[in-house]
Amino acid sequence: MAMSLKKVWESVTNRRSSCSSSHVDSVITPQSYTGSPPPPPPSLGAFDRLPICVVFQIVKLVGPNEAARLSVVCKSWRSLVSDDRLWMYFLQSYHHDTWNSVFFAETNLQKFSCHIAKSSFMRIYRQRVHVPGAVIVDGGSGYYKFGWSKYACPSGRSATFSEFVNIESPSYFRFRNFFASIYSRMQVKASTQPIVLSLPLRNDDDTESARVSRRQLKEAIYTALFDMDVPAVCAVNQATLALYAAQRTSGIAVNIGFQVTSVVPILHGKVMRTMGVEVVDVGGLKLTEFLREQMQQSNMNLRSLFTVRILKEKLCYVAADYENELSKDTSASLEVPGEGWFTLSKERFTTGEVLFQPHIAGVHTKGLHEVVALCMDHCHAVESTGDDAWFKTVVLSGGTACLPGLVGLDI
Ligand SMILES: Nc1ncnc2c1ncn2[C@@H]1O[C@H](COP(=O)(O)OP(=O)(O)OP(=O)(O)O)[C@@H](O)[C@H]1O
Repeated sequence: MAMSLKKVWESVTNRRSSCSSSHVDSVITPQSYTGSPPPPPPSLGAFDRLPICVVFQIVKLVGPNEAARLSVVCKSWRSLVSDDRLWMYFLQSYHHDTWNSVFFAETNLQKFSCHIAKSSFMRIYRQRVHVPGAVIVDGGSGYYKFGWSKYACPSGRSATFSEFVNIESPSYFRFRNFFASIYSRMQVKASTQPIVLSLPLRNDDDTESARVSRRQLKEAIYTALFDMDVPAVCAVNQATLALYAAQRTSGIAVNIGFQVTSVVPILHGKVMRTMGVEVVDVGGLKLTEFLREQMQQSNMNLRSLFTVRILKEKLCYVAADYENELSKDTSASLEVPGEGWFTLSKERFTTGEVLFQPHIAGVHTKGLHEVVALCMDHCHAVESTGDDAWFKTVVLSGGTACLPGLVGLDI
């Protein structure tokens, strides 16, 4: 530590006279920081000879471990290294990919919750180093999924969220049971783990009663979780969280859910219901049912819809050029344990095509590409920001978005 400070000291002493404040701001600033450097602390001993912005830069260079040690040197150093902007920088730079979602959770919590005193970012950093991230719960209408923020996949999934929780009339006790069962399955104490919760809300309903029930749902969740001593809670609309996960705060979130697909414009983290949220009655379930129908027509012997779902998830894809794909040999086989071998050919891509041509499965609604275009038109027409770039970001989410060929398709 002493050696690194000495080296930095030597390198900056020569340059101190040329330090302009605008230059320093651009060097010390974490991505989101636009303010001025902190006010000078009473005395830093020999370091008083350096401009405060240079000292700040040194601390940034020596890293979070050394900065934490500096905080126990004396009150002046403690005051300097406790600056939130320094720890925001460390959070963003040292835990770049893995911890981003947790960082979002903490900042949202401070906005939403009046139950918890504002934590300093130095404390948040310390907690993040010692705990294995936040618990993430996706309360899907088909299945609820749970896992850790530091892993790319959920660790488990179970029966529908709505079996536990009636979204229309949220019950405190049902929520407590729901969360208690998740914490017990994850084998952690509720009081040690922050939680990020994705809420499956109907975004297309903007009536006063819908707004009230959304608010009641959030309040019931916060009350149940804080009564369980959960240290931090962030309950976010599913569509908004999908956008955050793609490291965006504005764009169009397309969630291909279990029963429906929603196309949701979001500006600066806020769902723009007035611009028009589109919902179409095609989701993962419809694709599974359509695949079953096709297999039955081909006289394939099936015992359960679950088998069809496995075949869909393992063998199906979205064709870049549907008509052209029809002329190819696309057959492929898969063994489903306990059920035997199955071979699919054109069903492999006609199933996914239902997203774009719902009528082939008997659903009379617009295709996904048309609905996204319509949503963009609405955003363009409103022009509330004078900026028409934000809605050109389209983020796909939901299990069905994993169908090979869907991402990167030029729709
Ligand atoms: N790898 C995959 N490939 C294709 N489809 C998949 C894959 N994984 C999951 N799915 C499908 O995704 C559907 C479930 O989607 P998802 O888990 O996003 O819904 P949900 O979150 O329960 O519902 P909602 O978003 O409507 O609340 C199921 O039909 C499932 O078969």
